[in-house]
Amino acid sequence: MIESGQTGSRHAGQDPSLAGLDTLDIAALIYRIDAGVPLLIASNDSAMSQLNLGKRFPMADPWQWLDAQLQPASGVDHPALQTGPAAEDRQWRCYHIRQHRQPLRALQLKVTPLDGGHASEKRVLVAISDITDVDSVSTQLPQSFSQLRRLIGTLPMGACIIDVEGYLRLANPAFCAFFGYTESELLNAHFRKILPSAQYEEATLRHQASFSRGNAQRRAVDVKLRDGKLRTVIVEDMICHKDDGQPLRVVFLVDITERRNFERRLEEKNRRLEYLATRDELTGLHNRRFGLELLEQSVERSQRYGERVSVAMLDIDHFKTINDTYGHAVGDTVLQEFSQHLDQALRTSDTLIRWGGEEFLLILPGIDRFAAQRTIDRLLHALRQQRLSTASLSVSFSAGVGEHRQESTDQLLEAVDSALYQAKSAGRNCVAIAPLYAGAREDESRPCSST
Ligand SMILES: Nc1nc2c(ncn2[C@@H]2O[C@H](COP(=O)(O)OP(=O)(O)OP(=O)(O)O)[C@@H](O)[C@H]2O)c(=O)[nH]1
Repeated sequence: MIESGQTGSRHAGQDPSLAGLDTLDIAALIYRIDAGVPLLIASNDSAMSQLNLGKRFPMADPWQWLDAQLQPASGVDHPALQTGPAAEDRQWRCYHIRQHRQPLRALQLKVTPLDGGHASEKRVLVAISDITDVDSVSTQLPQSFSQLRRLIGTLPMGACIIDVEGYLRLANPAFCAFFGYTESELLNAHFRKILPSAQYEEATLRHQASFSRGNAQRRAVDVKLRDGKLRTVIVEDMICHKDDGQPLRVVFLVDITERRNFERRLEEKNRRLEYLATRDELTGLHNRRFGLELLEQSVERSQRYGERVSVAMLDIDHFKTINDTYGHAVGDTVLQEFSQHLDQALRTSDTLIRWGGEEFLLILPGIDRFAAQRTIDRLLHALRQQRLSTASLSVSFSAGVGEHRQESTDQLLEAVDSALYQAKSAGRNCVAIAPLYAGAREDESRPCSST
């Protein structure tokens, strides 16, 4: 099937999503979707050698895509655009490519959206399985049934023949070896023998439909080996006729389990990377890196639309004593429960960010610094009613709050930090307001409000 080129290197931006695909012999491409137009931005070695790709990315496809029925698949029908939340959008699909001076090739594709990129930059990974061999076998099957039996017997890929009632009338050596049965154990057995029970009904309906439809069908199916293990195969089937006119179904299999598992791991890894890129692992709140982006967006909105935005830095009081007295694990639980209580008490438009250690940044859009101070006082008061962790601890925090005017985020954070320092110096368990950036009259720093 797929011929791998030289392995090891990756191309075009060294995209980590391609790592490992060469060793699994999976050809893969990455497209970036720019305003609905797919642009090829990376490829692994296998895809480069199979598809005769140059090394200059980004590039438009140097070939023509055709769908399973050999109709042009360009524009909105381009395979890289066929992604969606529905399960069938993540299935392997059949396409063909026409390349300059090359024979038509049949490919099985699976398109997986890649997360973690910039929001405006949608990227998809297209895993490719070359099924030209299967295609050429199934389209050039001999007319005579005895010739067909002989041909199937010599094929290196798993193949079998099933009658209308669903009984196996032939299983070639590759098919028997794959499922772990001897030929005699499979001959005259019903095809249910090689399926997990959950698939019986659907497989029976498909089996019946394949005789009435008569066209070749290709899809990914879970099958069950003799030892009970499940594998995923791509099934291609077609109807032929015995010399007496009796219809039979010829089925070819390609095992894609490793590829599918790899893709699942890749999807999981992408989800995890996306989570880690924006979230703090301990508390589940937004992390500092992402929080800074959110702060910059809020500040930008405030500048552009004149929206008020207040910002507060909260720091748990005497947290070191909690760690020292009850241990780090209790300290961690306090941080988690503290985050939950505060997050639940805030409006959905407010954002709580774990800034680091026992420090939290709070973005409060739409309110001035005095309203922000009242909000934080309310949080402090509510927190006092809580007992945190198994040690049933009462915890307070100090906070510095500021309101954005024309200053940069760094200047705003600096001002809020100084106010926090002031609140700590004033005895903790209180909120101090930072002076406004540009000299308004109310600029004076206010004394600490205490709950
Ligand atoms: N358990 C736990 N402790 C942490 C974590 N991150 C930071 N810390 C601890 O938080 C403590 C912060 O101590 P300090 O900066 O002295 O502050 P504090 O004891 O709260 O004193 P004040 O802020 O002045 O009230 C240090 O002991 C850190 O080790 C964490 O993720 N988990």
